[in-house]
Order: sequence, then C-alpha cells, then structure tokens
Amino acid sequence: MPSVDKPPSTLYDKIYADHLIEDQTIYIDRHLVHEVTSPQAFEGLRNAGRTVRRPDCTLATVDHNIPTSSRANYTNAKTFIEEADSRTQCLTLEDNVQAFGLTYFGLGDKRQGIVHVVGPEQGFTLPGTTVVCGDSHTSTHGAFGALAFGIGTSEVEHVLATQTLITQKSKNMKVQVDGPLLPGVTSKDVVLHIIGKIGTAGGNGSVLEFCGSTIRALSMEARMSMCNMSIEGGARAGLIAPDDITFEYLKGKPLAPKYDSPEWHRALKYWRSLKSDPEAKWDVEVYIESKDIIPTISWGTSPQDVVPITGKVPDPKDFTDPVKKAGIVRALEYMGLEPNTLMQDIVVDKVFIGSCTNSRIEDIRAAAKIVKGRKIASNIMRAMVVPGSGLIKRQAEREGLDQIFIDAGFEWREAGCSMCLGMNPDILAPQERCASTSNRNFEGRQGAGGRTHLMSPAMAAAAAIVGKLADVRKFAPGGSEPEKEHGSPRIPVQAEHEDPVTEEDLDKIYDIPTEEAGTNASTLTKTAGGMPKFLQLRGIAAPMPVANVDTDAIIPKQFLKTIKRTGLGSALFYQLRFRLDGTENPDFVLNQEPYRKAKILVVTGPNFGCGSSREHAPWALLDFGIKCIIAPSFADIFFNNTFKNGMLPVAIEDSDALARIAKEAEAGKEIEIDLPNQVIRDADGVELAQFQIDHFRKHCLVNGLDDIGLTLQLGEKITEFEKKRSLEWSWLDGSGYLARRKKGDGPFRIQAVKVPSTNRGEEKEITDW
Ligand SMILES: CC(C)[C@H](C(=O)O)[C@@H](O)C(=O)O
Ligand code: SF4
Repeated sequence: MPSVDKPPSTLYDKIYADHLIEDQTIYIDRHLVHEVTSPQAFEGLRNAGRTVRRPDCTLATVDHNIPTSSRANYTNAKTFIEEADSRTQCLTLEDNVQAFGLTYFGLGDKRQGIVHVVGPEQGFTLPGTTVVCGDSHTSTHGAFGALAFGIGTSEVEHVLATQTLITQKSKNMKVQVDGPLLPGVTSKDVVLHIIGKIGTAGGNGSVLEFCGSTIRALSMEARMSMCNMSIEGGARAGLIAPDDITFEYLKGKPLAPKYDSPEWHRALKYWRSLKSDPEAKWDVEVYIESKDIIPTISWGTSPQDVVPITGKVPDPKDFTDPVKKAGIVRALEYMGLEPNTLMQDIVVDKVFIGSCTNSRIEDIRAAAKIVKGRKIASNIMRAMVVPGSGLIKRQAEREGLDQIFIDAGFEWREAGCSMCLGMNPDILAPQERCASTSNRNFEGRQGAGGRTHLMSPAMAAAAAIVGKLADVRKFAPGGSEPEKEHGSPRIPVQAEHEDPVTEEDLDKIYDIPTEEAGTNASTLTKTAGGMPKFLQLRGIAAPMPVANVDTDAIIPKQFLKTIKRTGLGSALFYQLRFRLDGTENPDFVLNQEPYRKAKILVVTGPNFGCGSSREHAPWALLDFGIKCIIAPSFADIFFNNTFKNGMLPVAIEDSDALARIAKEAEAGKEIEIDLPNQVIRDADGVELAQFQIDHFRKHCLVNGLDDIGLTLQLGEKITEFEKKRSLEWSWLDGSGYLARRKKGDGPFRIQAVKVPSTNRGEEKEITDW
C-alpha cells in the first residue's frame, strides 16, 4: 500500500511505515518461536495472566537442543532427548504450545527443522511482512522482502502478548553487488566478502538492503544465506526486494496464498510494489563488484576475519591500531595459527555441512557434487551433513544425495542446529579444527576450545576430501557452476495505575530526586510493572580494551539451557574467566580486585554484544552485578535487551571522553552514571563525559516502566490495525489457517495443535495443514 504521494523511500521505510501503529510501535505479522529463547517469555505471560494475541501468526519448532541422531525409533521427546537440561527446554516448549494453543512442529513431525528454514519452507514468511523470532538469524527471512529481525526474550514476550514491538527506526544501508559470479563463487562467498569489507559493526543501527545484478540472479536459497549473515555484518536486518524468483518459490507453499487464486493475485500486486524508489536516500552505500570475489574463508574468531582461499593468515605486524593488533594476536593464538601460513596448508579435523545459513537443498546438492565418487581424507575424524528440515532431508534422500555422502564417509543426520553452536551432543573437542558452513566462528562457538573456519558448502565438501582447507575451483576446473545459485521519541501512553504521561512530565525526569543519593548503590526501586528504576549508579568500573565482544563470549551456549532468567552471573564470560580445567584465569579483569565487585563495564573497542540475540547475556551481566556498560558502540539486539532488564548501555563515541573514563576504571576508582542528567562523573564528582539516550528509553528506565503494560494500552489501535490488515492483506490471516478454524473460535483463532506422540514416516501426519 505505499502511497504515490509519499517522498521517495526505501523498501525498509515502506514496510516499517505500513506496520506502524503509533510512534515506534509496529505490528508483527509473523512470530517464530524456538525452545531456547521462549521459556522465560511464556513464564512472563503466565505470571501476568496474559494470553498469546495471535496464535495464528505464531509458529513454533524445536531446533537448537535436539539430538540429530536417527529418529527411527522416536516415540516422544521425553525419552528421546538424553541430556536433562535440553530435554527440559524442549518439553517446556511442548507444554507452552499446548497451553497457549500454538502451532508446533515437534520432533515427530517431518516439517520440524531449523526455525529459519521452516518459516520460508512453509510459506509462513511472505514479502512485505514483519517477521521476528528470539534468534539473531531471523534476518534470513529478509530474502523475501520482509522486515525480519532477531529479538530478545523480553521482546518475545512482548510480541506474544501484544503482536507488536516497540522498535526504533534504523538507518538505511545499501549494499549493491554487480556482475556475474566467478567460477566456484557462491552467495556465501559474497556475504563473507562483504562482511570482510564492512566489518562486523559495519551495519550497526542499519537495515541493509542487498541489490544489484548479482543479487537479482541468485536463487531464494542463496538470497537466504546472504540475508542470514547480514546480522554478522552488524545490521538489524537484511533484505532483498521480492521479484519473480521470490514469487516462483512461494507458489504452492502451504501457508502462502493459494497459487493462482484471487488472493494470490491480490498479494502478487502488493508484492510487486515492494521495492526501494530509485531516488530513495541511503545513509550508507557500499558497492562491490562480483569480479573481486573468489571463494572466501575465515581464518580467525570473528566473521570479519576472512581471506580468499588463495590467501594467507594475517600477520599482526602489519597492523598499527593496538586494539586491532591485540585482537589478531589473540585470535591467532586461539586458532592455533602462525602468521603468514597459506590457508590451503591448514589441516582440518572435522567438517560440518548444515546450519540456517547453508542447510537447504541447494547447499546439499552443491556439496554432493564435490563429494560424489570421492572419499573423505583419512585425517578427517568426523564429517557430517545436517539438513535444515525434515522436508529437506526427505528431498535429498529422494535425489539419492544421502547415499553420496554416506559412501564418501559422511554422517547423514536428522534436522537441527547441531554443530553450528553445539547445544546438542554435536560439538568440537578443544583445539579441533572444523570446516563449517555455519555463520559464526566465535571462540568456543562449536565447542569449548574448538576452531571454526567459515565457508560455503562446496568448500566444506572440498575440505573434507582434501583434509585441509581447499580451493573448490580445483575440483571443478572451468568452474562449471557459478552455482545454480540460481537455481523522535515515542509519545508515551498512559501507564497502568498512573495518570496519563505528558511531554511535560517527561521533561520532569530531569528533576526526579535521587533516592539514596550519595551512596554507591544504584537507585533501584521496584515499580508496579516489576522493572527496577535506574537513576544514578555509582561503582567500580572494570576496563575491557576489546573490540567486537560477542554474546557467545558473554555467556556461552551451555548456559542457555536454563528456563530461568536468574543465576547466570557465575557463567558470565565463562571461557575468559575460567581455564579449561575450571580454575580461575587470573589475567581476566573480573577475577582481579577491585573488579570482582564491578557494577560498570568500560569497553574501549566497538560493537559490544554482537552476534546472538541471547538475552542471557544481559541477564548474566546483571546477575554478576553489572548494570551499565560503556562502549563506543553496541550491537543492536544486545542494546535493546539491556533496556528490557533495567540496564543502561552508554555509547560514547568520543575517544577522548572514553579514554578519560577508561583511565578511572584502570585506576580501580569508582565512577558515577547519572541517567537523569546524562552525565558520567569521576569519584570526586568531576564530569568525565555527557551521553545521549533516546527520550522514551530514558523515560522507561527512570520510571521503571514495563513496555508490555504500556503497549497493551494501545489495544484499540492494535485492533484497528488488524481490521485494516485483514482487509488489505487478507492473505496474512492465512486462508490455510482460517479454513481450519473451529466453530466458536474468535476471528483469528485456530485450533490448538496437539503435540504428536509418534507420527514419523506417515505420509499424512496429524499436524498437516
Ligand atoms: C540461541 C539463540 C539465541 C542464538 C541466536 O540468537 O543467534 C543462536 O541461534 C545462535 O546462533 O547463537
Ligand atoms: S545460527 Fe546456528 S544455532 Fe543459530 S539458529 Fe542458525 S543454525 Fe541454529
């Protein structure tokens, strides 16, 4: 519905505007749910006596925790999942989908799989929609021209309760790639190359649109791989305008409008309007020529640490910036690599083909082409293919691809996240080196001490055969296939039990008296909404001269199996705080006095909190006692998550000001954060820096306001929006869903889906649409 009278705008601007209910509150069309980031959200709903507003727009599956071993004898999750905490998380999701009446693809369902594979495969993800999930790789769905982004658990609860989200408008970033792909180059190489160029903070604060002739020629699978990794470039979301390739993909998908029906044609008309205007203004523009991209691979512990496969390991001597240099030294040490080693000389132990980046049918076909008729090298201890969903697994088996892998010595597994992050038994042992098609190579990502090299499926297959990192082009001389890869602040609304809040009231925030002023305790008081107020915070600040601190480092995956928000302080920075034998690492700042009592973290490198959306990261910091993080910049999801927990992230871009603060921290002195006045002072009250903060966020923090309570007061406006949505985009209510509606259900409610006990292998399964 973009209006013709509107000024030129980007696709992101249009989708955002089309979903705006009020100020920064947008309607969410599609909500995907998995077992790791939802338990605390459902618990919150229960505690508040709330329901799920739109079960028909919510789809749940299990993926992170589940074993990928054969399900031939599967009867139920309780007996199948051996690891107790993983089992608890999966069973908790099963209880929750039953209790709240949600559609669920459990382990016994052929449609189960990685949440970001399942959504598109079912046609749940549609062009022009807003899609969220408690998972950073929700950006994947942007491949359909949807505004799709990861959220934290508090926001999951917010969406479940209200079907909306409070989200600030991001900047617009364009990444244009032009020209045909060179032989052996895939979309994975393109996106790794882009991240190498822009860095993992390059997209911070932006929604990134991929465009250009290279992108237009890509298949939907290839586009998904690119949008998937836009989060690794720091972007809030990545998207690609839909076109005939998109519409072709959607034909016949169960939850898409029925192909060739009047609804399909109405949808198509809208979908075709979804593009950035030629005169649209971009905040950041990046141009890349496809001829500059050859198969690309990571060497270090950040997705920006990439080189062409013909390249070598970098030498810290070539870098002058001390934070960067120290980062490279640390990465080389962790990765067990010598500077200047040729990438193709690096010996690999394990190979993982899977993850939401590269576990789709095209990926499996591309890898099978390399593997066919060959054997894995004798030094490869384990090579595994983990399809992204049960449906992909079946398709590959129909094509005989499973046998190609099995004959070569690969394991052919069941669908799930698997060794992408190793929350299940598929992990690397310390110092094992893995050629992986996943998206993150952070320290400990695939197992404590494990070493990950990111690459395309064909490159991973080549590494399995050669036993070292290998150039896939040597397997396909002449490069037969440049892949068939074708193939203003929110105006606050009345808070519960409060008088309406006016702009004037907002301004009075500055005058709010300090409770316990002069003590070194933060002025925390619980409000009716349950959020502690944040006014002044005084305490020891721990210095951390590191860039790109990722949330895997803040709280490793093994601690994500909790269904509670509390008790994570002892796991904070686990791999940095503790050695492999469990003893404390005396070199880590939080193990030193006086920093064991730190309330503030002063980080001098950019992009704190990048990577996963896990709200466990702020929970762990908070549980340790850290309520404020000061850094030059933050990754978007982490930034949002802190506010939801009454914490304050302060971005200080001015390097002199940051250096002044870091100096106090290094001296072990206390500092004071004064939120109402937006000032940071030293222990003697001398101003060190001022800081900026969004008006609405500040208002919520100083008053301890609960977002959900505020948003629920928009009830009528949300209902109005839903009516309009049903009229204009009727296909989003889902003809598939509505047809299955029970008599007496509300207008959008669907029948609760029973968790199947055993239905594996049956053609007609009880949860079929
Ligand atoms: C568990 C989940 C929060 C996490 C994410 O947000 O990305 C996971 O999928 C990951 O890849 O690290
Ligand atoms: S990145 Fe890995 S762990 Fe995260 S959703 Fe994708 S496959 Fe699962």
